[in-house]
Amino acid sequence: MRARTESLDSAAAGDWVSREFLEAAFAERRKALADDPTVPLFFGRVDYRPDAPDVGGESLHVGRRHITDERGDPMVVDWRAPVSRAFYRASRSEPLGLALRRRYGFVRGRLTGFEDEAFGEARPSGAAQVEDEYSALLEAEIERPRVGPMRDIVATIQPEQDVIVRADLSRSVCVQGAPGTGKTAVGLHRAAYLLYAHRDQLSRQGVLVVGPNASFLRYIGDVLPALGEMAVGQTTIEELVATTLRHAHAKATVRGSDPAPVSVLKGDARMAEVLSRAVWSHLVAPTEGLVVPRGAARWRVPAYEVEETIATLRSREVRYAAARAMLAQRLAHAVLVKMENAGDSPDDRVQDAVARSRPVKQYVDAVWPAVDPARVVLRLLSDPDFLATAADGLLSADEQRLLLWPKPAKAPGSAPWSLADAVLVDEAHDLVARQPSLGHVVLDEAQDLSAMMLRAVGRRCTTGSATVLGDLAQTTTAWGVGSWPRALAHLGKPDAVVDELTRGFRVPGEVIEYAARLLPRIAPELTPPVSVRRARGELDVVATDPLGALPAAVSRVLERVGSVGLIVPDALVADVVRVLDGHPLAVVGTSDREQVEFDVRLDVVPASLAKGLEFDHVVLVEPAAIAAGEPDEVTGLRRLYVCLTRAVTSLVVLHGEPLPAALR
Ligand SMILES: Nc1ncnc2c1ncn2[C@@H]1O[C@H](COP(=O)(O)OP(=O)(O)OP(=O)(O)O)[C@@H](O)[C@H]1O
Repeated sequence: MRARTESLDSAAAGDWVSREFLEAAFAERRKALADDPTVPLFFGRVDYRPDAPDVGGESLHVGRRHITDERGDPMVVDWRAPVSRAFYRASRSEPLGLALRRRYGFVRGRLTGFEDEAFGEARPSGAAQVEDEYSALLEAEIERPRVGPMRDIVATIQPEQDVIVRADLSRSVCVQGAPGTGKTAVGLHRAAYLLYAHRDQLSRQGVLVVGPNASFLRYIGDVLPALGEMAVGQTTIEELVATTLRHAHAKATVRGSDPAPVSVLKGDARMAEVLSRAVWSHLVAPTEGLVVPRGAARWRVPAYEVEETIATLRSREVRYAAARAMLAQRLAHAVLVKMENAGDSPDDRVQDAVARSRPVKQYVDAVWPAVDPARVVLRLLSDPDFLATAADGLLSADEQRLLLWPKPAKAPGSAPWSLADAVLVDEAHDLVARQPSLGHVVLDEAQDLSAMMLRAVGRRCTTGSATVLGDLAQTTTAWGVGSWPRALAHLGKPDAVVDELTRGFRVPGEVIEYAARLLPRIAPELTPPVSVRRARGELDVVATDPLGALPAAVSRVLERVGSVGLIVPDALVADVVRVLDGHPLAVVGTSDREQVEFDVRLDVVPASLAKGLEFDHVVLVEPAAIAAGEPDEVTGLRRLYVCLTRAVTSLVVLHGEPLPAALR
C-alpha cells in the first residue's frame, strides 16, 4: 500500500490548484500509512464457520486499520468493521459464526506468541456450560506495567465494553463505572468507532471529547491519534465556556472563583430561567407606531400591529438575535403591503431596502435592542434590582444576595468572571444566538458537572448524540447533580440508557477492597467494583511521620518497574517537593506549562488533580488531610476514594494523623 501511494502522480491534474490538492492528499495518505515498528499490523484473527452467512469459511486478520493486497482484497480488516465484531463478542454460548478466535501477542512489534480458542457447535440452551475464556495474552495486557500516557485497548476490548463502543450513533449512552473499569478507554474507542462507521457525517459535524483538566487531556491525548483519528477535538468544560467569554469580549477571562455555596447556586438549573427572563426583559412594548418616509409618502405601521408581530416572534421560540433580524423584515413587509394597498408595485428589493433603512433600524433598536450576553450576566451579578426582577419567584432574597458580586463590575473586560459565571454567559449566549451542534460528544467525569454545565455540553450536541461517562462515587464538586437520570435530563438526553461497568482493569483486589470500604459513606447505592487482575496487588498502610518517611518510601518504589505517583494533599505539595530534594520529579499541574511529564518516573500529584490518572505504584500521603481539603466530609472521602484507586500494582499509605474512620 505504501508503494502504491508512493507511485501516485499528481502530474495528471489539469491545473495547479488540483495538483496542490492532490499532493496534499498524497502526503496525508503517506503519513497515515507510515510504519510504526512498535505497533503490529494485526492482533487477532477470526475464522468463520463454512455456514456463517456472508463470510462463511473466511479467515480474517483483525488490526488497527484495514490493509489490502495488490488486487485490493482485504488482508487485515479494521477492528471497527462489522466482520470484526465477533472477535470481541463471540463466546462459547454465542459463537456468532466463529469456528476459531486467535489472539496474537506482540512485544515492541515482535510476535511473541498466539492463542487459539475453538468454538464447537453451539450447545443447546439449558445445557450446563462453563464459561472459561481465560486468556494469558489478555491477562498480560491487563497486567503490563504502565509507562507513559494512556494506550489504546483495541486488542483486548471486553464484550461488555464493546457493546458500549459499538452502540448506534443515534443513541446516547451513559456509563456509570467504578474506578478503572475502562470508562475513559471506552469513550475514546467509541469516538474512533463512530468516526469509522459514519465518516462522512461526523467529519462534517465534528466529534468532541470533554475531559476534566489539561493534565488528563494530555494523559489521554495519544489514544485517538494512535487509532488513526486525528480530527477529534479534546477539551475541558473550562475551555469551552472561556472561549465563549473571550469571543464575547476579547479581554474577558476566567480569573475569579466563588465560594462553594455560590458555585452551587450558579450551577443550579433555575439559573437558566433567570437568564432567559433577563435576556428577554430587553424587549420594550411599542408605544408609538413605525413611520417610514419614502419619497413624498409616509408609511405607518401602528403600534398594535408591531405588538402582534413581536408576540408571534416570541411564541416561535426563535433565538433573541435571529428574531430581532426577523422583526426588521416583518416590519418592512408590513410597509410593503401598505404600499401595494395604496396602488404601488414594490418588488422584493424594496423590502430589503426598507428593512435596512434608518427609521426601521432605529425603531427595532428601540423595541428589540441588541443584547450582549456577557453584559446581561454582568448586570445580573451587579445590579440587585435587575436580578430581583429576573429571579422573582425563582430565587429567594437570600439566594439573590448570594449571587451578587461583592463589588459591582463595570465592564466585561475587567469583571472577575469565575468558571460558573462563564457557564452563565455561555447559556446567555445561546439564548441570543443558537450554539451550533456537533455530531457527537464524549463527556468524561460527568459526575462533576453542575446542571448548568451539563446544559452547556448538551447544547453542543442538540442534534447529535452523547456518550456520558462517570462515577457518582468520585463526585468531588459541590455542584454535581448526584444522579444519572437528572444529569441526562439537564444534558437534554433523557432517553439515554444507563449502563453499569463493575469489572475493574486497573486496581488490584487488595487495593480496591480497601478503597471500597468508603463506598457505604460516599455512594451506598452503587455496586462495589471487583478487580479482574490476577495479582491481588500490595497494600501497605503505615503509621509514621509521613514527610520523614517519604524519601525512603519513594526510593523503595523507584527500584521497581513502572510509573510512580506520589499523591499528596494539595497543601503539602511544596513540603513534599522540599523533602524529596534531589529526586528527579515532575509536579502535575493544570497549566499548559507544567503538565504531567511522562518521561520522569516520579510524578507528584496534588490530590485535586489525581482524577483519571493511573500509576503502577502509588505512595499516598496523609489521607486525613486529603479528605480535610474538601468543604464537607462526604466530598472529602470521595476525593480520597479517587486517590486510593489510582494504583495498578501497589499502594503505600503514609499517615501521621488518624485514618478516616471507615479505613481504620
Ligand atoms: N479491555 C481492556 N483491556 C486492557 N486494559 C484495559 C481494558 N479496559 C480498561 N483497561 C485499562 O484499565 C485502565 C483503566 O481504564 P480507564 O482509565 O479507562 O478507567 P476509568 O473507568 O475511566 O477509570 P477512572 O474512573 O478511575 O478514571 C487503563 O489503563 C485501561 O487501559
